[in-house]
Amino acid sequence: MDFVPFSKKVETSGVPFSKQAEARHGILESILQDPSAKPRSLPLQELKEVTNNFSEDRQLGKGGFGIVYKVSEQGLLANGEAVAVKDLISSQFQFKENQFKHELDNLMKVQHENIVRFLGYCYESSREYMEYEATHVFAESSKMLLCFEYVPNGSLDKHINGMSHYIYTHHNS
Ligand SMILES: Nc1ncnc2c1ncn2[C@@H]1O[C@H](COP(=O)(O)OP(=O)(O)OP(=O)(O)O)[C@@H](O)[C@H]1O
Repeated sequence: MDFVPFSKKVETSGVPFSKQAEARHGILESILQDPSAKPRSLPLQELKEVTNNFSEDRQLGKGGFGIVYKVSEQGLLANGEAVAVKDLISSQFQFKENQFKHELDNLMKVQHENIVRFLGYCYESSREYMEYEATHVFAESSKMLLCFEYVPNGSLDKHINGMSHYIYTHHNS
């Protein structure tokens, strides 16, 4: 029997294995599986799916700048790793594009084993044709989301005097 070498398998399908894993499990899971993966843009559709369309029963908590959701009760990965998705727009404080950019610049700079891993972001806009003052207009709405590894047992406040080695990242730094 002829064995196809690993590299040939990649070539024959034409799609690298990392991309195949992405197609099967989503980009978020492929980032989690690779500790050296850089934070990247995530499709809104994927984040909607994994948060059950940002449903209330997935909410972990609310901060001054948005609502945080937990991805999948079972954990996104088979080993139980999970993700926290922070929805910046849903808060009373409306993030502007340059504030989001500033936030991303900071998060991408700070990568350390003792800091909660920043996995990626989503910034998508859509337009809806709707009635406004006796006419119709295109109303634009944007979603700005940040994804972090999930930290069990709550936030830094609970750990500050404890033994946890996690440091909680704050987006308003
Ligand atoms: N990565 C995470 N893993 C687990 N839970 C999280 C994570 N990020 C946030 N949370 C939960 O969501 C809550 C809200 O978090 P968020 O960062 O929005 O606000 P905060 O910690 O109160 O501070 P601030 O509003 O000043 O940023 C936290 O109290 C925590 O319970």
